[in-house]
Amino acid sequence: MSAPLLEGNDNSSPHFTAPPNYTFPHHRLNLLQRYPEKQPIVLVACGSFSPVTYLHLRMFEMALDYVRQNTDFEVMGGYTSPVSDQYKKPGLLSAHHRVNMCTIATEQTSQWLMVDPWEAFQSYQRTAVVLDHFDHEINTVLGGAQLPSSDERRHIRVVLLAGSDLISTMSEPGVWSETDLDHILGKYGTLIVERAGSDMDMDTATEALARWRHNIFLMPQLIQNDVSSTKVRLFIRRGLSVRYLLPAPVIDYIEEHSLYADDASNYDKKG
Ligand SMILES: Nc1ncnc2c1ncn2[C@@H]1O[C@H](COP(=O)(O)OP(=O)(O)OP(=O)(O)O)[C@@H](O)[C@H]1O
Ligand SMILES: NC(=O)c1ccc[n+]([C@@H]2O[C@H](COP(=O)(O)O)[C@@H](O)[C@H]2O)c1
Repeated sequence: MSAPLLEGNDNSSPHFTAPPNYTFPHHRLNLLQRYPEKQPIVLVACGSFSPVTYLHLRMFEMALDYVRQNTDFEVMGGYTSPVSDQYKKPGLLSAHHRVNMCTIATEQTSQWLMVDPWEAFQSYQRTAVVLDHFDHEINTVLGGAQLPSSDERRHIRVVLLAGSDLISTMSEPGVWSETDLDHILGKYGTLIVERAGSDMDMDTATEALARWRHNIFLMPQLIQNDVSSTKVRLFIRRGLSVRYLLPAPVIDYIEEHSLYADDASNYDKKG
């Protein structure tokens, strides 16, 4: 589906709003570089995560492999950043549940992924602002990466991790401002996972964004997976099993809170 039209293109503000009692999660962020000859990066996936699926988690593992084999980057950490409730996309469950599900998924199935609730628990924040927030927390507040056997600190580049459907929306008029695109693709860059069944092939999608080509990294899916949150929600509503499409503890959470099951009195409790 097309992303809702959004307004605003002022990404120059150094001031960030924050939810009450917010602290930036960094318990799994590696600030010590292993390969000083490489550029340290942090992967940030923005999206609804309603609910988070194995594909969302796989995107990070695909990115790790791609980065190791094809780039001079070193991945220092990875974050999901669930969008605010104000995004008002169909099927968007409350931020509280989406953040909880992402937290369960990352804490229980991964050693390195984290969830940043910053954008979820406040007014809608454009992706350019979200990436600025990460850049601020990681480089200004935490001081960036440290080189081995040295006090020297180095800037960690924030990189947007996304599916090819998201990059397709970047060439749709009115969805992203030119200023934001220049900020996201010019300053940060993006790793794009091919999305099975996506309307546009990746070459076409990136043609319109050619001036930032050097900062757009296309990753083919070597094992095709087209699980989507929409399909998971549909299955739950129809009382079909979603087991093995998303982590079991997330399914348990969905069942416990009767999520997505508004018209599914026949929802199979075993999943
Ligand atoms: N099957 C998939 N292949 C590649 N990328 C995906 C896939 N599913 C989700 N993504 C990517 O994951 C990120 C988070 O997406 P989001 O949570 O909005 O997921 P979604 O599954 O597309 O949601 P929905 O089905 O509710 O539209 C986006 O960058 C999206 O492109
Ligand atoms: N202008 C923007 O910053 C802009 C536009 C469209 C989508 N997005 C982001 O992309 C992510 C995924 O959106 P969709 O689920 O609508 O594809 C969300 O985090 C959303 O905030 C940002």
